[in-house]
Amino acid sequence: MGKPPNLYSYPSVNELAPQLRAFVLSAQNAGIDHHGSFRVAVSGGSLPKTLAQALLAPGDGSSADTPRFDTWEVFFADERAVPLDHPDSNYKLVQEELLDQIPANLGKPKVYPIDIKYLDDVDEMADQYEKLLVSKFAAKDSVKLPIFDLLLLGCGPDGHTCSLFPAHALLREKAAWVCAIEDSPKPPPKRITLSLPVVTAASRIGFVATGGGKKDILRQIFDTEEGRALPSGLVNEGAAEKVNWFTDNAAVDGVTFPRRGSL
Ligand SMILES: O=C(O)[C@H](O)[C@@H](O)[C@H](O)[C@H](O)COP(=O)(O)O
Repeated sequence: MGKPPNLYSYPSVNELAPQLRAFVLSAQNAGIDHHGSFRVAVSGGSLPKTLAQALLAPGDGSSADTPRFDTWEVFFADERAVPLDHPDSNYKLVQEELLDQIPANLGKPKVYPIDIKYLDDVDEMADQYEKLLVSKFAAKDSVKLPIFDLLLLGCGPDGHTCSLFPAHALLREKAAWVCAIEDSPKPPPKRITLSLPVVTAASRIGFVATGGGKKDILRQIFDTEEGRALPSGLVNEGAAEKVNWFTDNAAVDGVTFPRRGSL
């Protein structure tokens, strides 16, 4: 492993949000400079709300601090196999929390939800989402893995991230970019998820984990060997200093891994 991941912590989400904004916008600006767009994949859970708080706040007016949503290509790091207007849909959550709230002058992102034609065949749904990534990132035979400019992830109380769950066979997937899961321990059971190699290949990864409910799992992930083998720990291991954890103090209470207060 290269340098360790970065663990940032702030007194509360209100102090975390501007730092998350700076991190996301620096990834956005790097993507635009590099290939003219910003390719980002997001998870569900509590993340979209914190992201909206970060991005929809008024900035300092500089070009570096301005979301350019017209350049955004939004993918899903994981998604549940449900209709797009279903209460369990990550698309619906991201749409309602963030995308619908974007003022018109900041531009409109391109959004890539799952194809609901395949709700009854989650393997096919994963294959189709992989084909979509192939069409957007380059032919699979010309690149080994798609390289997202940024992945924005959450971490569950068992250490899962995306829909990669502890000790699940999907953690060993090496070839697929997108995998189906039919036995997710967190409901609903049928989902698709980016594979671990795609996650760790991203240019940058941001985890957002807040609240006292995360402190036990963060202590495990950062301070113990067993925790390093959990899915979120494997992302830390595989992507090292590309990984940035945005936490509040309650979530890292008792964690001894060195924390930082600013980017
Ligand atoms: O679809 C999902 O279930 C999510 O993508 C999942 O991976 C989530 O990010 C974590 O469970 C953390 O969720 P919280 O932030 O709500 O704890």
